[in-house]
Amino acid sequence: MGGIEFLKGHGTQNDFVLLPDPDGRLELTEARVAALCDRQRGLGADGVLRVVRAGALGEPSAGEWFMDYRNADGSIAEMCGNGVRVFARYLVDSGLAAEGEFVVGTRAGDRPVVVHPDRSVTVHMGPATITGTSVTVVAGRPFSGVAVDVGNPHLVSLLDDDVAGLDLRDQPDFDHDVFPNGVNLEFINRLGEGALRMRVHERGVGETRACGTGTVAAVAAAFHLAGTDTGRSTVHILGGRVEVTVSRGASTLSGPAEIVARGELDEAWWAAAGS
Ligand SMILES: N[C@@H](CCC[C@H](N)C(=O)O)C(=O)O
Repeated sequence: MGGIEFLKGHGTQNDFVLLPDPDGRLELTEARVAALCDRQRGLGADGVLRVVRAGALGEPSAGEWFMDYRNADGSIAEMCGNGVRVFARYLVDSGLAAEGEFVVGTRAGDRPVVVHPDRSVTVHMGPATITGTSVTVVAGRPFSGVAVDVGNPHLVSLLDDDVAGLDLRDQPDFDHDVFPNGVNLEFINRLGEGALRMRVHERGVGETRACGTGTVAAVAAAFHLAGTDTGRSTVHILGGRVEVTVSRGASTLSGPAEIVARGELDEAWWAAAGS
């Protein structure tokens, strides 16, 4: 019997295991996702992207394909901006979609994507909605932030001192009444006109080298703090840089997306990982 097909890909070093599963037959438990993403006993990744036909998991979409996204700890999240780019890259590379524009279904709703000839991908990310303010505490130090909904929850803190100095190894604290389902935490510096530097601690993962929804939230928050709601910005993250636009009711994310490997999971490993 053959093993279970997987691919490995990344978008600005936010890395994913892709599981092509058109009919949604795989039993993708929390334990299996966590084992796959484990960098010692599994393949290692920030998350899993299961590639299923729209409707196979009962999720509505006008597109042909649905991204079933899971965080490294096995939890389900509504949306992953870097994941959608890598997902789209896979569909095109595998001949399941044509280069150009098509729609990917996600739990946050349909996301139109454009796969460009230079291999970069633009995602129409929908609205980035400012929902209030809150506080996060990193290593005993409180930071006030702007809460932003990009389909998933974010809290963005603008710092005067360099974000490079933050120690994000431990889970920062946050207000669980404001974010009962957890939150992604972004820390940003302004780098002059039209550019930000960002570090991120992702819900269900820990610090990652990039977070697409986080960069959109960061740009929306930075513009909000500057008294506007429209503009474009380059966001520098540990894994590279992306381009973001925000306007009232809409946003886009553009950046690279790569598939780096294809292989088969061992059936016995998969069976053991489920228990
Ligand atoms: N890395 C992602 C976001 C993944 C989901 C997030 N950890 C959450 O739980 O909301 C991105 O590129 O947007």
